[in-house]
Amino acid sequence: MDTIFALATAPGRAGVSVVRVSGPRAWEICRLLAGDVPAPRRASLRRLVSSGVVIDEALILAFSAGESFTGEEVVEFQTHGSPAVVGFLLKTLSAQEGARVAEPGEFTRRALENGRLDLAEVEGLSDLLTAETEAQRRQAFRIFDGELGRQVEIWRSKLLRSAALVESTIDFADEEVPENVSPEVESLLRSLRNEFAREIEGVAVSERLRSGFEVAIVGPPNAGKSTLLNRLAGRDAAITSEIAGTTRDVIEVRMDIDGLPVTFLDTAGLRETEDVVEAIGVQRALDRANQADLRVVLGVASPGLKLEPEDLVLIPKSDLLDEAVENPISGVTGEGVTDLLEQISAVLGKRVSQAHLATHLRHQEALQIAVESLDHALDYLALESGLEELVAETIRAAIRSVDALVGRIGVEDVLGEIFRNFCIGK
Ligand SMILES: Nc1nc2c(c(=O)[nH]1)N(C=O)[C@@H](CNc1ccc(C(=O)N[C@@H](CCC(=O)O)C(=O)O)cc1)CN2
Ligand SMILES: Nc1nc2c(ncn2[C@@H]2O[C@H](COP(=O)(O)OP(=O)(O)OP(=O)(O)O)[C@@H](O)[C@H]2O)c(=O)[nH]1
Ligand SMILES: [Mg+2]
Repeated sequence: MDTIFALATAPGRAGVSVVRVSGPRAWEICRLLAGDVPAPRRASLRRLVSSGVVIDEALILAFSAGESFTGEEVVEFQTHGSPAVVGFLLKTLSAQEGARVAEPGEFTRRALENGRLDLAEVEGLSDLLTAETEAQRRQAFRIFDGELGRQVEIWRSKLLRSAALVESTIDFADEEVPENVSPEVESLLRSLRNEFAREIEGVAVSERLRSGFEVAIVGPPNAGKSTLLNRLAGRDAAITSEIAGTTRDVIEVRMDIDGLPVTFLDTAGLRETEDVVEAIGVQRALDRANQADLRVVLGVASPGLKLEPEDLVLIPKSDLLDEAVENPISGVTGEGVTDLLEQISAVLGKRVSQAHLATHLRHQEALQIAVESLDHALDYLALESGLEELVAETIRAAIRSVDALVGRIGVEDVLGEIFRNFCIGK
């Protein structure tokens, strides 16, 4: 087993940089550089020396094998955060026998392999490291904290109990069966099946929370869509002009609305047009708007637009109107903008609150297979006697799918995908 090392903090100038070393030779390497290994978990000041040259005066934090993030011997060098210091230290480390630079996510991979984290926790950690908004952080931390793993234990024991009940009748095949277990098994399986189905429904919004919600600004040409986008962004993200048909491409602006990641889409004004390029823009506008999580319509909706009940319809250029209207918006004066942000936050916030424990497409796929297995098991169960073996076997298939959520099986298939997104040093 190699000893791996990497800069754990962001590269470049910083107050302090952390270089992490993990593996069987981590303490030995610390001894060579610092003279000794400080007491575990006690930050201790040492001089790091490489062939007689002082690298830096650093704080060292040592962890013993079995009591570290990776489960291996770990040493952290907390140095002055200069590229020269870090560069010299990394060069010194690579000269050590059995040591090499860590691959992205490799510390976490070792934590997984040593049973410190389960697969869902690794996914949560990955999300936590990329979280940009508060709602993303909260969802990521729930998963990282092992919530799904704890639920899997409960599901697993209920499935095991169902399988055991069914199997208990098999041995009595030709004799008198002590009691009919079907009703209890049926109710256990049915409630689990429905619970899985609810979890599956929640995955879509969790995926959106990770990638960001799309809110499309749509309406006829000249309605003031680009002006509104610029007002929301606080900068000139899109070209505006009095000429109808100014915007052609979809322009995206990312924002944080009450902790929710939202990408606003400014789109081409919707109308019938002879202009070939503008027509392409209109088609793009319709496609993106129809796929968006929410539509903000300025003025009137056009035929190709698929409106949903929660979409917001606003009266544009409200500053030009003589009398008050409902839902006014003006990108020029800013009227209605605060209300608009509040409404978007309310609609999307409500969806986020419906998210459950399953948060990744991978979870959805595993649960979908579990649901199908349970549906089959329920079918066999309804056919009365003789199919107990089949029922038990199908329940066991469901257990395997549930186990896959936390990586008890099928880990290798998904690891590459997950760790690809990690940065070096994690
Ligand atoms: N300097 C530093 N800060 C860090 C980390 C790190 O590795 N180094 N972390 C890394 O990502 C996070 C903290 N996570 C950690 C998780 C477990 C252990 C650990 O030593 N676990 C032992 C002992 C547990 C205990 O004392 O309660 C264990 O699980 O056996 C350390 C850090 C965030 N901050
Ligand atoms: N008075 C007033 N004028 C506005 C408002 N919003 C936009 N305008 C003006 O209306 C014209 C069109 O604005 P844009 O923001 O480019 O309109 P658009 O909906 O993006 O138009 P297309 O990209 O062609 O579809 C410009 O001259 C803007 O200055 C508003 O709220 N009040
Ligand atoms: Mg425009």
